[in-house]
Amino acid sequence: MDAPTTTSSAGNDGTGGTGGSSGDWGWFTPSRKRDEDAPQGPDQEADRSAPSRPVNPIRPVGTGAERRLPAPAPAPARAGQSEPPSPGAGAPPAGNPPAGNPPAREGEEHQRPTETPGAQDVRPAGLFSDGSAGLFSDDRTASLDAVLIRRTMAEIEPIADKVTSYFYALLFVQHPYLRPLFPAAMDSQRDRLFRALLTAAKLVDDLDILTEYLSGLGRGHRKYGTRPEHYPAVGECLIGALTRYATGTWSDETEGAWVRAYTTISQIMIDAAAEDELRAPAWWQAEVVGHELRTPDIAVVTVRPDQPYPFRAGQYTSLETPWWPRVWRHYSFASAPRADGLLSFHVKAVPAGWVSSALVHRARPGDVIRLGPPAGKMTVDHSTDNGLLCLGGGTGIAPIKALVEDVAEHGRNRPVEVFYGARSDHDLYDIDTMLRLAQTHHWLSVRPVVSDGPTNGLSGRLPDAVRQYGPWNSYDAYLSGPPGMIRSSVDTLRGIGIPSHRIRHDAIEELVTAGD
Ligand SMILES: NC(=O)C1=CN([C@@H]2O[C@H](COP(=O)(O)OP(=O)(O)OC[C@H]3O[C@@H](n4cnc5c(N)ncnc54)[C@H](O)[C@@H]3O)[C@@H](O)[C@H]2O)C=CC1
Repeated sequence: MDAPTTTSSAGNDGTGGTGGSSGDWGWFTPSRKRDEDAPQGPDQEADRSAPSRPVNPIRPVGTGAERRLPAPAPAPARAGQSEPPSPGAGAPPAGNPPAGNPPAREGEEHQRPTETPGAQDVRPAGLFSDGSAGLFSDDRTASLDAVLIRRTMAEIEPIADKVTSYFYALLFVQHPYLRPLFPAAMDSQRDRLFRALLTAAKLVDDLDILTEYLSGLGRGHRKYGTRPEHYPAVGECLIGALTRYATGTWSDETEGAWVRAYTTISQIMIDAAAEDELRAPAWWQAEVVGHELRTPDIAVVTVRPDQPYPFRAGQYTSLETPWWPRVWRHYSFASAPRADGLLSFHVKAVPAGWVSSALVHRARPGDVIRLGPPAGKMTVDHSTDNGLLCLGGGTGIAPIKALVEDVAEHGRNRPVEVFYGARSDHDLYDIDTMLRLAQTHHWLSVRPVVSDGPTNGLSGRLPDAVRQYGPWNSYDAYLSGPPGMIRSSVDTLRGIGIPSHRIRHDAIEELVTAGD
């Protein structure tokens, strides 16, 4: 089992930390060498030309207070000039650990949105729902570090696969003890790393949001057994991979920017994990107590955690089954917190989805799974009486149902309008529950919307159906479902006048954020 992280911050282990935020190049010496001392390992071609990098690790330093100073916009350093690392921002390390011995190809579970979207989608929920924050759109006002980091990202984006493969080759050759923390099949892990980099690159100048994002990431990493001393190794290899592949934009200045960024990132994650350790377990064990097959591919799975599991309706968690150790997937809670402490999830088995298939076709009462911490911000704002316009597509109805229960428990009569979309009537696996809720609560209406077949409900796609009703200007919108549905719904809702800050949904990209 993964061990919890220690509470100590890196940098105080006597191996070069300066004890302050200034740091110095003594523990991270830039090197211009490119092709010497290549490591041996899985990527032999890559390894032959691996850059010769000192093994001095990046050491996160400084205090939380120091890091909350505004992100620096350092004057450009001349080539070869040393520059002390200082807070900036950037790229989190890899996260998802290890599968036991999964099938050759890692399929997407699709239990949470996972398509590769535009940069605006790689975000913590709700942060950029106005869609304005294209990755490089704010370069005019960005700090120099941010500009340098984004240039690197732009350069490597088309070759992200190569860069991440190389990064992991370096990591596992130079630090083989880290290999067991990662899945046996690394396909989706590579994507995760790059998505995390993109996210951090975009957030470089927004320290508050970056801190929130990375804190979640740090807390989520506890369940993997990530420890403070692992971060420098990851940072070294990340810089090594960038050095090799971002040749068009790489310079001492760029390297300085990345070192500062990574130093900040790792420290935020380490601190968040340490704080979290004081109040929550790294993971929960939960026994399956209910397993109801609603369609041949969709199951409602109910579990009993081994200790209290605090969360809010609308949030999600990461989940690991005993059949694929260290392969974690996200699922939303399908109910608001219950008095009996039970949690339920709606799981659709997707092709090549190891976890989803195991949960649907294999899990039975008595099986024990693991849960990570709750995450996500698609929660009800109880400080307003605005109505809730809820769009749930497919198993995306799960958190919508939780939101409805949450409103019911708060006892305030707010209108809640649910549009429940599916491909066919048959796929509306939870319609009975939703209609029962609507019968119980006069403030709730539920409309089934079927896109691909005959129906007694509404026909067409969810956003089009919503457009036929309204007006929605006094409503807050909550969206949950496949990525395409979220994107087109956001467009539609903005088009009909719901301001971006009142449209909530989970990150379209699976958030490495949540620690996965
Ligand atoms: N299980 C869970 O806890 C949660 C799952 N999700 C996500 O919900 C999705 C559910 O997948 P399925 O049940 O297979 O849904 P699906 O693919 O059958 O689609 C559900 C609905 O979304 C509509 N839709 C799909 N693409 C659309 C587009 N581009 N524009 C407009 N409408 C579109 C469909 O017409 C249908 O009404 C997955 O992506 C999953 O990641 C999201 C939140 C929670």
